[in-house]
Order: sequence, then C-alpha cells, then structure tokens
Amino acid sequence: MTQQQTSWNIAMIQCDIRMGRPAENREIVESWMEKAVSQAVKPDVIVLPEMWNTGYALEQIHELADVDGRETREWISGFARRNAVRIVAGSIAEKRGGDVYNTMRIYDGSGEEVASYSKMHLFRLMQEEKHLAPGESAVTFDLDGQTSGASICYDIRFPELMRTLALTGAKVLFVPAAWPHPRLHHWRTLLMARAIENQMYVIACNRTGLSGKDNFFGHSMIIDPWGEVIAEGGEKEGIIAGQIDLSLVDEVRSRIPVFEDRRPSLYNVTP
Ligand SMILES: O=C(O)CCC(=O)C(=O)O
Repeated sequence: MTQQQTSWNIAMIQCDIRMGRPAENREIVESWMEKAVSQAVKPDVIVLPEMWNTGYALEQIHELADVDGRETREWISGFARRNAVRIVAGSIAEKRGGDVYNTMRIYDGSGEEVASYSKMHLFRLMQEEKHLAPGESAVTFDLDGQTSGASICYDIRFPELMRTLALTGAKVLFVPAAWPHPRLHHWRTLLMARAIENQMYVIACNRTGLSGKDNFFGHSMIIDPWGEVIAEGGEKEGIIAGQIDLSLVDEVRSRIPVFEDRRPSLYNVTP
C-alpha cells in the first residue's frame, strides 16, 4: 500500500489458544498468518487476538510471559518484513522488569515496530489485576500515514478512552480481545457504539475456544464509521476478512459533525 492509498484489506486471525503453551500458540498463530498471506486477496493488515501467547494462564504468567516481548517481536517483525504486511499483533503476556503486562505491538510492512500499548483497564472478573500490571498511557499510531488507536478487550467499556483516541486523530480503533460468553450482546453493542459515537472504523479480533470455564465466542467484527457491519465471524476458528476505506471517516464526520458540536466545557469530565 502506498502513502496515499486509503483502502486496507484486513485479515483477523480468529483462532483458539492453548492455555499456558506459548511455543504451540506461536505455531498456531504463524500457520494462520501464513494462510492469510496466501489468500487470493492479500491482506494489508493482519490482526491477532488478545493474550495469544499464553492464554489466561494467570497463575503461571510470570514464568510464561515473553521477557521484554523479545522472541515475539523478532518473529512477528520478520513475518511482516518478509510478507510486506502490517501486523497489529494482538496482545501477549510480556514481562518487563518484575511485572507482566498485557501488551499489543504494531509493525509496519517493513517489519519496523511502530508502537506498543499495554492494556490500561485490567479485567477483575478474570482476576487480571492480581497478576498483571496496567499500562499507563493511551496510544495512537501511524500506519501508512493513517492514525489508528490501540485498545484491548475490556477497554471498550470505557468510552472516554476511545473518545481520547479519536480526538488524537484516530480513524480506526483496533481491539484484540478474549471475550467470553455470556456477554456476546455486550461485545456487539459496545463495539457498534464505539464506532458510531466516534465515527471511526472498529476492527475487533476475538479468540475462540474453551479455556477452563471460559467459552470464547469469536464474532470478530469490522464495523464502519456509520455503524454498518463489514464483516463478522461466527464462533468457529477462521480468518475474518474485509476491506475498509478510510475516506469514509471524513465523509461521515462531515455529514454529522459530532466533533464540532461537542460541548466539553459542559460535561464536567476530561477531556
Ligand atoms: O468486559 C467483558 O465483559 C470482557 C472483558 C474481558 O474478557 C477481558 O478484558 O479480557
């Protein structure tokens, strides 16, 4: 894709993840990515789900986490470069200093790492806060001159974060996730709302499979800034693909000028 091109083919890897088996998970994810780049419509951007290296093996997370993300960063960067594909590498359990973070890294088509984001809202229902350290900053990043925002799973329940990302220039929101039943209705509704209220694309890649008592339902989604669903997976593993046209963001924002009509001084919240 050139600097000027505003259309991306997206491929989301909606796969199952083996709890506590990083080497096996790398093979699984790599083989899905190989499949994605050999499809007739080659993706511009590949997106992975949340915590795909370890799953929710939180009791052993300090032993299993990738130290400084070193191993994952090297092979993902190599894959991006060899295949000239951008990768929003979902998230992995990553050890930095004495702490483990749920961290997303993003690569451009030359394999250069352009940004990283650590999940800032830890999900107590799955006891993340007992084992993981939270990220402390919101992140937007540039791919081919287009600004996107980073978020992970539970983050979508915090509309302030998405609004901050949109105000910082994001036209696309990426959401790697490990979101289980029985909250499919929340997942679909929240993603739809984040797309409509911020008039941006939402690209949300959720894992599948059973893990302990959690049943992850897939339903990865691409939603356009008008709230139309471009692609949606079912509950099975697979590559969920769709094309987005970033010029639609400006069109929708000029049709209903929400960002011009905001009255932030009256809301008594920041920003
Ligand atoms: O908010 C939810 O219902 C699910 C969130 C979640 O599973 C996560 O953040 O890992």
